[in-house]
Amino acid sequence: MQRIARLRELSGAKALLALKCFSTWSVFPLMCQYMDGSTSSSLHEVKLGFQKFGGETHAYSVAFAAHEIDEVLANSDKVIFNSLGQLARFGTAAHATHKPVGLRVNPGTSNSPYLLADPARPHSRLGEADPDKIAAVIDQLSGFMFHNNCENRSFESFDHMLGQIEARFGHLLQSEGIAWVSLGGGIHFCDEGYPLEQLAARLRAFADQYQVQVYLEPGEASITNSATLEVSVLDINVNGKQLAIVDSSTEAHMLDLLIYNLPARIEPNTGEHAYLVCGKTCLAGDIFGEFRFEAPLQVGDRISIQDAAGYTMVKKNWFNGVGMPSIVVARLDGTEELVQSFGFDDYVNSLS
Ligand SMILES: Cc1ncc(COP(=O)(O)O)c(C=O)c1O
Ligand SMILES: NCCCNCC[C@H](N)C(=O)O
Repeated sequence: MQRIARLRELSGAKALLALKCFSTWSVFPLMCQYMDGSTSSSLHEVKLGFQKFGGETHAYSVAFAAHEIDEVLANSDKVIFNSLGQLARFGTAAHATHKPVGLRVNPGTSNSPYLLADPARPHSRLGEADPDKIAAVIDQLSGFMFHNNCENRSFESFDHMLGQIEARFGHLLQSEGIAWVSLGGGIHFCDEGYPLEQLAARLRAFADQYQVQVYLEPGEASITNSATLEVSVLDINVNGKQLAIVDSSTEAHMLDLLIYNLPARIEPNTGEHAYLVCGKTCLAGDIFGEFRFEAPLQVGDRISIQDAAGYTMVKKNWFNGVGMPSIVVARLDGTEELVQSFGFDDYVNSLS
């Protein structure tokens, strides 16, 4: 949070929490002291941001539905449409409510190491790519959103891609009616060693050159290493390797591990005793990863899985009916506060 506040101070950019990454609203009262507001991906997210985070609320969706657009506009300060079709359908309503209207632009370049999360993938549906088509409607717009960074730890890569955006769309950014530009999320400026000052200078120079307010939409960068998934060992077995079954699941509680074929992170991951730490669902591949421990694991042992805030609670599900982890906030004064727990009724009510 302090790094985000510093980036805002140095660059003049505004930082909006990307709710798609993290929506655990019980900690929003802390986060909103360091950020300017939130950005969303749906009617539910925009209402959550408007009601629980406050500040400036941006509404974006790949596609709004006619029955929701009025409520979206009532719960947002800016609305960003994903396509010219959506702009044509709902732009008038937005103007009628005096909401600044933006358009997502697909710059056709991304650093994403995952095709699955690459907004510039072939045949991408994410944003408009043709500068001439955008120019034809620019009088309806006051801003743009470009999201093409994904886990980008390289300032040079960000700088290069921003240069590509300027080369292809700079003439549109200089249009008189364009007052703001969001550069999306995926910039990992909170990682140790990231040249925050260089990023800030680049953002400020961009804002000055085009006379626009710059926005960033940090998801991961807002919550990196800020949460753990606390699990307990239920059973120990062996099948060529030591197996530790825990009271959780990758598919239900850390889905991105399966989606992106990544291991969890357990520290210090040292010692002579190696185990596959496995989930308790029927999915054969429900495995957090292989880790080393200083002592043999026992039933009842507690294991902390690191960096568990991003794209976890927002993606959690009741697969196999596995008990849902409670949400506990470790307050800055050292106390731990149980803010939410889930039981059978939540499971049953999620199904019909
Ligand atoms: C439009 C937009 N903004 C922000 C984000 C947040 O990205 P990250 O969590 O990588 O910072 C995403 C992620 O998909 C996004 O699609
Ligand atoms: N560790 C893999 C996570 C990839 N995150 C992609 C986030 C992006 N904002 C998206 O949702 O596509």
